[in-house]
Amino acid sequence: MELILKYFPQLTDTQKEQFDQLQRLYQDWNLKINVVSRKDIDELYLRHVLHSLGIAKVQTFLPGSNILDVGTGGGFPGIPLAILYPEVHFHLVDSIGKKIKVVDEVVNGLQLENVKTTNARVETISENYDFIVSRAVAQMETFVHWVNGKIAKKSLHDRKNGILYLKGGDLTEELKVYRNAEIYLLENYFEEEFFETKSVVYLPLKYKGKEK
Ligand SMILES: C[S@@+](CC[C@H](N)C(=O)[O-])C[C@H]1O[C@@H](n2cnc3c(N)ncnc32)[C@H](O)[C@@H]1O
Repeated sequence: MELILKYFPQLTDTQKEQFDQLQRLYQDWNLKINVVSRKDIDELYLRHVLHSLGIAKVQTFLPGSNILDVGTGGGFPGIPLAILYPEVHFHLVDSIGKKIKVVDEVVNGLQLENVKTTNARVETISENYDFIVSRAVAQMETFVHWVNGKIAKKSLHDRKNGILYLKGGDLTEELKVYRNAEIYLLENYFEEEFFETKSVVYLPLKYKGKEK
C-alpha cells in the first residue's frame, strides 16, 4: 500500500481505503477462485496494482470518459484505474465467467460505482470508448482486429483515442507494422526492478463509423 502512495501521494481517504482493501479481497476470493498466482498475491501491489497504474502515468483520463478493459482477468488494469479515476466509466470484459465473478465481488466489496462488467468475448461488444486498455491478452495485431470499430469518434483528451497496452520485453518485432505506436518505458516512472522490462504502448486508432 505504501508503494501506491509513493507514486500517487494525492489519493483521497476513500481511495486509500479502497486500495488498502484490495489485499484482503483478492486473498479471500483467490482461495475460492484462483485468478491471481500465489507469488503474485504476495506482491499484489507491485505486480498488479502499481503495474496497472502505469497507464495513469502515461495518460490522465478525464471525468466522463469511457474506458474498456479487454481480458481483464481478475480486474487488471481496470480495477486500480477505476479506483484512481472515480469519475471515469470503466467497462471490464472477460470471456471467462469465473474471472468476472471475482471482479464483480471486488467491485461490490469496494463499492465502486464507475465499473460495469461483461462476461463475453470482446469481439461481441458494440460500444465506443475513448481508450481501450489491456494487459497480457493478445499480440497487438490480433488485439487491434478485436477492438476494431470500438473507438469513439470525438477525442476528449489531448491525445487521440486509442489503445493503451501494458507490454513487457522487446516490442520491435511486434510493433514494426505500427509506425504510429509510442512506447513509454515504466522504468522512467517507477524505480522498482520489476518495471525494468515493462512499458505502456499507445496506439492511436481510427474511428470506424459505428458509433451509436
Ligand atoms: C493472461 S490473462 C490476463 C488477465 C489480466 N488482464 C491481467 O493482466 O492480470 C488473459 C485474459 O484474457 C481473457 N481473454 C482472452 N481473449 C479474450 C477475448 N477475445 N475477449 C475477452 N477476454 C479475453 C482470458 O479469459 C483471460 O482472463
